[in-house]
Amino acid sequence: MVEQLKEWKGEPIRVGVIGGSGLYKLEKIQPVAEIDMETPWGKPSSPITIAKTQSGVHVAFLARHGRDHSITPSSVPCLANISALKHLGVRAILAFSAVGSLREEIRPKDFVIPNQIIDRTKGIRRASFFGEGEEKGVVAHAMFGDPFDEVLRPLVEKAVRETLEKFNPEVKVHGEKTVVCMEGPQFSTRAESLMYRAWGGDIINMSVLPESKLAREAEISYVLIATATDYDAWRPSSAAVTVAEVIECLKANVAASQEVTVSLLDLIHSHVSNDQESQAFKNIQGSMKFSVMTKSSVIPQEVKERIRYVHDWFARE
Ligand SMILES: CSC[C@H]1O[C@H](OP(=O)(O)O)[C@H](O)[C@@H]1O
Ligand SMILES: Nc1ncnc2[nH]cnc12
Repeated sequence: MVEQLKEWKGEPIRVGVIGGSGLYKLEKIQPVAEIDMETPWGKPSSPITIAKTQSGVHVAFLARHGRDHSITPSSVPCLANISALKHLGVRAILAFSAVGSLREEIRPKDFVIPNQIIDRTKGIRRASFFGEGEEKGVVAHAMFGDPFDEVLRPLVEKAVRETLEKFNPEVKVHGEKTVVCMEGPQFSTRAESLMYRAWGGDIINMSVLPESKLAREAEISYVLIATATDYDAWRPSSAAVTVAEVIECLKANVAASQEVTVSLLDLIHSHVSNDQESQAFKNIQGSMKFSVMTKSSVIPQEVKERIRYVHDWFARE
């Protein structure tokens, strides 16, 4: 029986999963509740499903584009998504994404765990909990040199590789790659696709930003699990990517992603749930305190309250 809730009153949830194109629910993990959350930045993309792994660990899942895929990459409510997960207690996000490949050796159906991002979004997506909207006038500069969690990323790569070796040995796993994030919704021109290759891009999507920036601001470890669906538009003698091609590949990728999720959830939970032993948690926790430039005394009370939905320590001194 899946309970319908407005808020979660159980133990804090430490691991969150964001499903991308094709991954609209976790098929292999038992759902126990569905939460219709409301944050200071509106409702998340979908109700948040709380599911229980076989060893009894609760995890949170949301569908980035909504369960019926009705939200464009440019209008994903990332502030609501990330703040809702943080409010539940989430310390690590595993974010799935369908990506185009910019390299011959990254074949459709392969998995990629990137370590860098090139930003090609167009400034139309709000990318910070600070400095915009109601939070105008609060200035913060988060570190983002290593956009993915450097403790969890290699662990995820290893676990994904081990799982896929058993599930489908033809699927290769590539680590330490660069993802280009473009605005969309149209795919790239051939000239752009070639330019991204020249810049050092290995894969391309429309979703890793501002999601990963907001996770960093929320002090949540974030790792992207990318699944290749196509060769974008750079191959001279191949047709440029189409949605039909992406969808054809998604089915296999989603089945593999469901397997990967099962094997990752307990592992990542064990790495972030212990305050003293979790290196990932120790590295990121408290990092935003040093990023805020604005004097607490000039920040209006209602703005402090909104930001405290994400950081309960905010501007208390
Ligand atoms: C369906 S092709 C373009 C679309 O697919 C990816 O979505 P997601 O990252 O949520 O899997 C890409 O980023 C685009 O949003
Ligand atoms: N070629 C591509 N460009 C951008 N996002 C994508 N998602 C899947 N394939 C893509």
